[in-house]
Amino acid sequence: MAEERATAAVLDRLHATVLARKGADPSSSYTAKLYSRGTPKIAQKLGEEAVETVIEAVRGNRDGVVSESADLLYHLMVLWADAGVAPEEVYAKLAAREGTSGIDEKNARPKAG
Ligand SMILES: N=c1c2ncn([C@@H]3O[C@H](COP(=O)(O)OP(=O)(O)OP(=O)(O)O)[C@@H](O)[C@H]3O)c2ncn1[C@@H]1O[C@H](COP(=O)(O)O)[C@@H](O)[C@H]1O
Repeated sequence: MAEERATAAVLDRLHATVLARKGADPSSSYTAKLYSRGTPKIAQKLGEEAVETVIEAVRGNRDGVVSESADLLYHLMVLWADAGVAPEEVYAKLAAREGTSGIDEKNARPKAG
């Protein structure tokens, strides 16, 4: 059987897996252990993985960027599940921004003061 090509659909499957870990035994599931430690710990882990990704990028370590990005996305999926955010909500935000330049969007923001 041909090996399945990894695509962004893996994120939806990962989200479903981490959702299913709610209420699981923290001694047998890392995800359940994270939930049991609470929202601040989940947020802290996401921040740590973001920093580790940044460090690998600055070092020019391409493999490290790939590996730390996977950790980052996993922890982001856990944070979304903990916050009750469905991936579709984030996808809809991104879709609504398609075709709008980030520079135009920033210039259209109300001016402070
Ligand atoms: N993708 C991942 C994934 N990526 C990273 N990790 C874990 O994230 C942890 C990060 O490592 P760290 O050294 O930063 O963490 P740590 O020192 O153990 O933790 P802290 O004490 O700092 O909190 C490791 O335990 C990794 O194994 C993941 N754990 C789980 N998944 C996915 O989630 C699914 C469910 O996992 P369980 O909930 O463990 O069954 C798995 O089948 C995978 O698909």
